[in-house]
Order: sequence, then C-alpha cells, then structure tokens
Amino acid sequence: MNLNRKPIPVLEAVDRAVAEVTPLKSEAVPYREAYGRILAEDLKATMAVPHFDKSAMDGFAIRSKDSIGASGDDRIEFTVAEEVPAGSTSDYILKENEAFRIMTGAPVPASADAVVMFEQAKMGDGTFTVRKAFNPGENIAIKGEECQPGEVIVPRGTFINPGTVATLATFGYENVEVYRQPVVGILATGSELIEIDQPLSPGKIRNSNGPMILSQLKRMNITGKMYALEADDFDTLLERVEDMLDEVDAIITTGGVSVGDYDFLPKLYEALGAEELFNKVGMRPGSVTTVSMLGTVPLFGLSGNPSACYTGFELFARPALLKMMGHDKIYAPVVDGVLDGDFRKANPFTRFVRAEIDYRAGGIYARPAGFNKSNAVTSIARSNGIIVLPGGSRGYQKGDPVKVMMTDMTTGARQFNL
Ligand SMILES: Nc1nc2c(c(=O)[nH]1)N[C@H]1C(S)=C(S)[C@@H](COP(=O)(O)OP(=O)(O)OC[C@H]3O[C@@H](n4cnc5c(N)ncnc54)[C@H](O)[C@@H]3O)O[C@H]1N2
Ligand code: MOO
Ligand SMILES: [Mg+2]
Repeated sequence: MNLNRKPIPVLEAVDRAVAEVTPLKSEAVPYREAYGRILAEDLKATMAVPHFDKSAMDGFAIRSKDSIGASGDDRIEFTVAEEVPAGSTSDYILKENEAFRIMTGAPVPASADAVVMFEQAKMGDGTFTVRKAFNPGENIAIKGEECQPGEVIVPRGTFINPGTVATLATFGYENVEVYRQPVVGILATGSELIEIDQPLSPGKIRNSNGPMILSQLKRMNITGKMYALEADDFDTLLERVEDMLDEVDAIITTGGVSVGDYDFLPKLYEALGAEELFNKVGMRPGSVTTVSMLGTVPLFGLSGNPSACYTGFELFARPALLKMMGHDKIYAPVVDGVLDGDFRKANPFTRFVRAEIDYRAGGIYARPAGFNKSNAVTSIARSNGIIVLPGGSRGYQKGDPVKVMMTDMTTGARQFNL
C-alpha cells in the first residue's frame, strides 16, 4: 500500500492526461447523422455560394440604368415582360424600361442588374412606376458573396453543429469524414454496490456512479459501454479489466483508488504494466484520482465518492476523451463569476464546488448547490457548473469573485436577458 502519494497540481494532472492520448482514426458517416461528431477533414466549399446572382426580394428585376432620374415628381414606368419564380430561369433580354416580375431566390436574368421591391413600386396594369434610381446590384445576392469554391468553411477538429450539417447539405456532401467515437468501458467496483432493483440492506448502497458516468459520456455524445458491477476482489477485477481491454478504447473505473485494504485499482493497473500518470492531485474532492496509460488506452481510476467521481470525470476524462474524438476545443469554459453564497471551509487544496449557475443581466452568479462533501450525490443533481476555489488558509464569502467551470451548457437561464 502506497501511503506516500505525492499530490500534483490540478493543471499538471490535466496536462498529463491530455498529453498521452491521441485522436482515433476517421470514418465516413452520412451527413444527416453527423451532428455531434468531429470533422476529420477540412470542410471546403465545392462551389460559390450563392452559385448564381439571385433576387433577395420579391419584386421586379430591372436594368438599373433605366431608373436613372426617377423621383417622386417624375416617376419612371416599367412594363413587365416576363415572370421568374424561384426555381426558374429566363433567357429573355430586357428592352428599355422592361422588367421581370421576380421572386426571392430566383436567378436574376443576365439582362437585369437591380431588383425593385414590391413595396418600392406603384402598380399599374402590367406596369409599375418607381420614384428613385436603383443602384446596380441593389437587392441582389451576388454570386459568391458568401463564399468561393475551395474556401475552408469549417476546419478539421470542429464539432459538427446544426449549421455544419446545413453546410454539408449546401455543398452536396452526402458523407463526411469524422473521427471515430471512442468506445468507453465503465466499471463500477465495490463489494457494497447493488443494482437498482436489488433490495437495500445494511452496508449496501445502490450504484450511482456507473449511471452518472454513462450520462456524463452521453453529454459528450459518447455511448458508454457499461460492465456489470464487480466486488473488491483483485483477481476477478484483473480478469474483468483484461477482458474490457479487448473491447474498448478507454476504461473508466470508479472506487478502489484510495489506500484501503480493498482499494485494488492502482495495484491492478501496475499488474497490467500500465504507466501511471498520477495517483494524487492537489484538489478536493477527487484527490485520489488515478490515471494510467496502457499503450493507447487511458485508464481513468475515478474515486468512489460520487462528487469526487463526477469532478474527476469532468477534469480529466472529459478533455482526454474529447482529444481522442479529434476535438480541437477540449476544455470546459472557465469564466469569471460572483460567489452567490458563503463557502467558509478553508482547504490547502484547490476546491471544486458543484454549483447552481445563474446567468443574470449583470453577469454570472454561482451558488454552492447544497451539501458539498466528497460523498455528496444530491448537490450534483442541483448543479450546472463548478466553482473553483483556490486552496489557502481562508474560506470564501458571498460576493467574492470566483472562477466558474461551465460543465453543463445544456442548462439555460431562467430569464431571457436580451
Ligand atoms: N486513510 C485514508 N483514507 C481515505 C483517503 C486517504 O487519503 N487516506 N482518501 C479519502 C478520499 S479523499 C476519498 S475520495 C475516498 C476514495 O475512495 P475510493 O476511490 O477508494 O473509493 P471506495 O473506497 O471504493 O469508495 C468510497 C466511497 O464511495 C462509495 N461508492 C463507491 N462506488 C460507488 C458507486 N458506484 N456509487 C455510489 N457510491 C459509491 C463507497 O461506498 C464509499 O462510501 O477514500 C477516502 N479514504
Ligand atoms: O479524493 Mo477525496 O474526493 O478528496 O474527498
Ligand atoms: Mg477506498
């Protein structure tokens, strides 16, 4: 048993975990299934957008030169020669003071160079008049004004958002190269753990970390692979982890990483020949988080205590897995906020406090989400962010400036502070 673990600073631990993993290979997926994946190729424009000059308004396409000199007192009249609805074209060549009746999105025929909105025209019978001169290009979306062929629209490593999917459709990418999703195995260890449908008895508790990690992965668009609960028995645990290694790209275990008689995970990783990146971090909760590498497979040994487990995942597993997914923005945003409640307990280590974030017009307010010890589970449920309190000899009080880690961008604000 190693009772002399040396804590390393949080940032150093994060760096070590991230440095060791590499992006997985890429694969092609149909564009409609690409949302949430990471681009493994630069997304380039295959054509100009728009790819023809198109009317930006419903109205009349004219030759701008025919409108020169128009005014309120001296209106100029046009005769409608043809109609061009969206989806159609016209080869007709306008003669002097002739116009097309044209709709938004329709190609502006070559002989016209400006569009008069219906609201700018006074209608006659097959005719209309205007009271101002129109500039060439007025109310027209010019070919290539948005982008040119070959332009990189979204670089490799970017999260595919709904706009990226729209862009894939625009350019005709039926399939797109994305990074393969890691297969992440989850193993909850502990002889005290029971499944949700088993009866509680003294000493036994329901496994909450396993399903929590599954959900943390889901939040990252990863489908986790949940393995059956394992008791604290070295040999069966070793066998189980060896089996998992044949099936997964990363392993997340919970429990058994501290110094107890039945905390076997660090020893187990050692027996597998894994390289230990760290086994103690200067943080609370989660100080005993242990991360090792076995070849290309990271082994995240998260603490059994729920708040420590949750925090260890967000700090170490999440950025490392995002890197494996090819993501170029792997860290949770950390923003300046205001502490919206006291946190009096001083600690020499950096403390991560699960918090309720309130986005107010004046800024971001972060309130500790209730009972916040390492073994707490309910505060995680009330939290949508984590307050970061640097270690030191004093506590913190309401109103103090603090850093806030945005772990849950899916939870919005109560008010729409436009
Ligand atoms: N002598 C020392 N004891 C402990 C130290 C230490 O430095 N010296 N560190 C403490 C800290 S801090 C933590 S955190 C825990 C970490 O414990 P382990 O990672 O070894 O986890 P376990 O011992 O297996 O369990 C701890 C706790 O969590 C509960 N648990 C475990 N798995 C689950 C699960 N899947 N769902 C819900 N709850 C779970 C378990 O029943 C225990 O209560 O060690 C301290 N001890
Ligand atoms: O590692 Mo423990 O979670 O610090 O409390
Ligand atoms: Mg333990």
